[in-house]
Amino acid sequence: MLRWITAGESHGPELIATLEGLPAGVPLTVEQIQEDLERRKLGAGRGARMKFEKDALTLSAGVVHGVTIGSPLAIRIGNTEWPKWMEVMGAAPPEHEPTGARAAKLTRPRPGHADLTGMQKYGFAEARPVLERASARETAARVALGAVARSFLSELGIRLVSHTVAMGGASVSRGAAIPTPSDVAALDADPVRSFDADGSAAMLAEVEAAKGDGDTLGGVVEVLAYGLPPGLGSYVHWDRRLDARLAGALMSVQAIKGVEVGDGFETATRRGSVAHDEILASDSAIVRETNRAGGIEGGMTNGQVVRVRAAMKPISTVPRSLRTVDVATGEAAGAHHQRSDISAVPAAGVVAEAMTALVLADAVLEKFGGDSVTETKRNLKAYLDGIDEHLVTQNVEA
Ligand SMILES: Cc1cc2nc3c(=O)[nH]c(=O)nc-3n(C[C@H](O)[C@H](O)[C@H](O)COP(=O)(O)O)c2cc1C
Ligand SMILES: C=C(O[C@@H]1CC(C(=O)O)=C[C@@H](OP(=O)(O)O)[C@H]1O)C(=O)O
Repeated sequence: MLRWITAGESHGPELIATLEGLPAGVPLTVEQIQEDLERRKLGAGRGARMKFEKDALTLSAGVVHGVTIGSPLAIRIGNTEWPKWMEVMGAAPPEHEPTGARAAKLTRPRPGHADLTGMQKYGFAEARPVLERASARETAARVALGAVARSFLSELGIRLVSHTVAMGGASVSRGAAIPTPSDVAALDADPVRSFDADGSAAMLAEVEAAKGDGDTLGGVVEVLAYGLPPGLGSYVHWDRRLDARLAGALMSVQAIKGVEVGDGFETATRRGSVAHDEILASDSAIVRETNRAGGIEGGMTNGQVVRVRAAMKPISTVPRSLRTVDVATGEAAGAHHQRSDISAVPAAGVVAEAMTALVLADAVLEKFGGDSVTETKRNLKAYLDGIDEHLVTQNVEA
């Protein structure tokens, strides 16, 4: 079983992530994690902070000579902007000359953010202590953990890729090819992390239009996982269903408001005769011609590509200020806005990929166990070798 936890405020000194339960022998370097952290900053619509803040990474426990040793992992991501925020965060040293910078109380809660209910719930008179933890800065810690999970999964031939499929009213063209993990570099080079040139241009235009209007934008991202064995997750109990676990993990990402497995909501509009993936005989193994189910049936992987989508709402810090109440006076006011992303959909894809990797790594360890990667591999092979010859399905690999 994998357990992970993150800590840290958006404008605090650092984020901390820990991961327990990973076998020994997983290759892991700072560079590997840093690469994923950089990908999370990319994409049209991101705000100014992404340009000047660096993710200062330290791998401080669980790894020796570039491989995991089976002990808990500890990852630290320093916020390089911390010196500028010490005063606002009430942590400036005594000799510090107060500047009053950005110290105004945040009493005009943003509709759509955690501000108002966070103040009610935790008993704060302003939104600062709420937004510090509600902020998606925290997703940097999740992506670092996801990089670890991805490294473990790739040792078993399981590889992931994510891309943007819609932003605002624009989306990838119908019938556009789905990317494989070998397309990651091309995706990262695209301003919206799309694989489809026409779709990408249309989505980029939506971002530019929203920016020009002082508005913000949501969208949809898709994660694909290749090379999974059949049988991860289970139908025997609600909390062991893999689709439920993936949906929960994706829904936990800030601003995600909908999750789809396979063709999801579209499947609900189809008749049964064209909604499923028929099971066909071939010379070597059982095959499928379609993957409408998104690689999961009965809460278990079925050996096809796992395909999940997450819908992100538009950023709630809208430049042209939504109506709110100044809770210091009770008067009508415009919601506070200093700076913000216009859209973070491409980044959300990288976060969704990290969450998917963590859930899949957990499901792999639940089924195959192993204190070392060698042992996990041996158990996986024995399981696959033990499947009756008439039940063997053709696994889809990247
Ligand atoms: C990568 C990423 C970046 C985000 N950037 C912003 C932002 O700049 N401004 C903002 O108001 N919300 C941003 N959000 C969304 C808020 O964090 C989120 O709406 C807020 O925490 C309230 O949670 P909820 O939308 O899930 O209800 C971002 C989300 C993600 C995943
Ligand atoms: C810092 C990150 O995202 C932040 C997420 C966020 C929010 O409200 O969620 C608000 C913005 O922060 P600020 O208000 O300081 O400009 C984003 O920049 C990040 O992704 O690393």
